[in-house]
Amino acid sequence: MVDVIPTALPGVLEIVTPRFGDDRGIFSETWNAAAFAEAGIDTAFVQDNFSRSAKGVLRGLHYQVEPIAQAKLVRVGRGAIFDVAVDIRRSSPTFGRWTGIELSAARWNQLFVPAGFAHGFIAVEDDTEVQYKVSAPYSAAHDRAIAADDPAIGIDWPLAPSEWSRSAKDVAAPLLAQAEIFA
Ligand SMILES: Cc1cn([C@H]2C[C@H](O)[C@@H](COP(=O)(O)OP(=O)(O)O[C@H]3O[C@@H](C)C(=O)[C@@H](O)[C@H]3O)O2)c(=O)[nH]c1=O
Repeated sequence: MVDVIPTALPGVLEIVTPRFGDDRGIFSETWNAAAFAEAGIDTAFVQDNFSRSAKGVLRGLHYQVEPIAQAKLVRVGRGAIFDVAVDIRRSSPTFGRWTGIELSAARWNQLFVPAGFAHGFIAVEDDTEVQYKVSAPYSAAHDRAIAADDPAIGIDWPLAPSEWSRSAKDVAAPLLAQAEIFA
């Protein structure tokens, strides 16, 4: 059975799927539509993404605006990340709040990030491989970023900014207060 662990933000869920080990290695259903629906994640995913990052690479905070907003289901196949979701729905009681957990191959956990949240992660090991499903296709025209170091959000990243490596787009990202977000 899929194990669902609530986080500090309602709607953002940590998931652990059963893992079967034998003398060959391990097996696990990392996504099963019926089992996840039973666990409360009734999302139609349309695209699978993969990224590899060196330690200190910080990607985010990212989201797509309506009508192509994305829910995401994030897991790590190798290495480890600190994975973060920020509620960017203005009318939400948890607007502007963040939650973060370590996702790793060793822990075998995943993070479900609903639409309406910005998402980002930092790799805390070299050669970290992240795989994630998204519920709407990529659209460069709807893709947005918010500064990972916005003091109004105050994310407690596990590595210091001097150790971060970010894309030019992420370094130039606006603060939450200036960003185009969700109602
Ligand atoms: C996200 C994405 C990027 N691309 C292209 C655009 C660009 O040339 C190249 C790298 O894109 P980015 O710099 O946006 O990649 P990256 O910084 O890894 O972006 C990702 O960050 C994490 C935190 C998320 O939550 C994802 O949704 C996504 O925004 O890949 C696609 O073709 N499809 C996609 O779905």
